Amino acid sequence: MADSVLRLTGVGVRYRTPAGEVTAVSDVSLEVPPTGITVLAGPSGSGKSTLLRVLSLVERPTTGGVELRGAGTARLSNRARRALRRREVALVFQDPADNLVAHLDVRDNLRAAAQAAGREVEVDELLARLGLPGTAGWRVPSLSGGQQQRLAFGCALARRASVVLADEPTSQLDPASADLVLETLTDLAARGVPVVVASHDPRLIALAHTRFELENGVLAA
Ligand SMILES: Nc1ncnc2c1ncn2[C@@H]1O[C@H](COP(=O)(O)OP(=O)(O)OP(=O)(O)O)[C@@H](O)[C@H]1O
Repeated sequence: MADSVLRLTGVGVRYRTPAGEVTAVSDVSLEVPPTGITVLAGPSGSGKSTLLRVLSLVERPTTGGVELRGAGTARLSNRARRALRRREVALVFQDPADNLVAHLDVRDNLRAAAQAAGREVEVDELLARLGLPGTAGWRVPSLSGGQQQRLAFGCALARRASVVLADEPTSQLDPASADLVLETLTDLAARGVPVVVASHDPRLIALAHTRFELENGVLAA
């Protein structure tokens, strides 16, 4: 097994805007270990979401490299990169509505996620594991925000992604719903699925096995 599931080397991200060039992230090198919860922390605007998009292969960095399980990704075509991302990487967004298909029931959300990665899923077993037993036939809007986020992580499990990344997964939830998500993250990590989370939620940061602090787009020492 590679020493890290994801490795960034000298990553920089710059955006051209009408007001000029913006440097979102600058010269970041880090390794995400193959187990445990890794947190990207830092104040608003420090580059957490940008770095998460780079780590999840959604966005190519302007400079530097990204390795997934020891293999470089810079030379991949867009198509090969998309295929790799679909197979290996799961990204959970902060708004539950962005993670699930609202008109499908819980079972079909899990099945669709699994199928997209060429996998099969034992729906009832997975739902029991997620603390959502008996909800297979429910439509997504019948679930609470926390349950929807749990299901989103369940979709990541259904795909058997090599790494699960999440952007502020508790920020739109009430405390009780956020608790459900924290439990799910702990469970994923306990089962050996590496999780990377961008967050400034202190309760989530307290769960980190590995923590990187960003400040103005650079890693704090
Ligand atoms: N697509 C873009 N175009 C232009 N500037 C961008 C873009 N994405 C991010 N930025 C800028 O890059 C910097 C880092 O943004 P980013 O969203 O990564 O920070 P963040 O730490 O996730 O913030 P928050 O916690 O508020 O989500 C900010 O100055 C932001 O305005």
